[in-house]
Amino acid sequence: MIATESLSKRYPRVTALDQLTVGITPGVTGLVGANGAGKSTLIKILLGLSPATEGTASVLGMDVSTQGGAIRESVGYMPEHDCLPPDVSATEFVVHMARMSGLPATAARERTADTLRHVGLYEERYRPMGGYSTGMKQRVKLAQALVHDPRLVLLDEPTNGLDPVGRDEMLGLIRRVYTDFGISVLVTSHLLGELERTSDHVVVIDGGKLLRSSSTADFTQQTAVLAVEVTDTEAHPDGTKALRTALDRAGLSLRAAGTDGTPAPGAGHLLTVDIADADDGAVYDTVRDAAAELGLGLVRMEQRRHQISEVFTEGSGSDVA
Ligand SMILES: Nc1ncnc2c1ncn2[C@@H]1O[C@H](COP(=O)(O)OP(=O)(O)OP(=O)(O)O)[C@@H](O)[C@H]1O
Repeated sequence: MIATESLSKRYPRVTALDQLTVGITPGVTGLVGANGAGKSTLIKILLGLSPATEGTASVLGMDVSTQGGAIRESVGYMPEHDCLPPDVSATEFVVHMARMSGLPATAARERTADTLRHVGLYEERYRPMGGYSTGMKQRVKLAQALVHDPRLVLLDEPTNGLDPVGRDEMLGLIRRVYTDFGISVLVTSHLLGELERTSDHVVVIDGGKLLRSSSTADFTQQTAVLAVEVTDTEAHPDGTKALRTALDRAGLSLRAAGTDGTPAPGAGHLLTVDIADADDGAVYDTVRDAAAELGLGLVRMEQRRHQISEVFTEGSGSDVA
């Protein structure tokens, strides 16, 4: 779908992309990186909107430096920032975008109705978009990227500004873009945990460089940790410490508090247990049994959603593709 070779983009004071070589296959691919990592820059180059300083890139077999127009005909793009005119309705806007992509008037209206239905906009689609919630605006932005039935869509931070429910809904929609329509997706986010669930493949960039590119299954396995929180009791005034000792003795691999991106408040009460390379079920059972034996209440036991920072701190870039 996409191939880049030693792709660099230098601005006078910053190198946004640095010798990036990566290949992206059909399916849903997550492009993860902290703010400023170069995600939007890469998307603009792939669309042929911004020239690379060095290196080459192709999208659907077309060269980004010479075939930008043809690429934009077969690719949908959802920009990161708010770009919707406030005084037109979603229907008017998406029909307009479909016409811009070359669809005849009737087809544009039909495809608009279908696409807006797919993203879950119903009666509201006739109202001016200025009154829409962030979630509704993101849906319209997704719809306009899909309306001309592209083979590939590039989605720049589609969950930005959404609450947890909105985020889940958007991620579900994105997944279905591929499973229902067979349209491949490249989706960016600064949250690794978010893309792990949605993507078949994850590409991580940092400072414009490729840090890692692997299938989501490999990724989750190597980064999986279980967060555990227990109560204190009279017998064990520091329940966390008691459990830590017990789990150590049971041979589980524990991480030191505070080194894993755990949010500061209450971090001292959180234990993180590595479940990589282990039978997950066995780790859950061991934690449960140890807490029960000590008579501690188990407040929380959940597989942690990973923040991008963990990939950096763990130095797991050794297997960069
Ligand atoms: N037109 C420009 N002129 C100068 N510097 C730029 C320009 N566009 C981007 N940059 C810089 O290039 C780097 C990468 O920016 P980019 O927008 O690609 O990052 P990003 O990963 O998409 O982050 P974000 O999600 O915050 O947009 C940043 O340091 C940014 O300041």
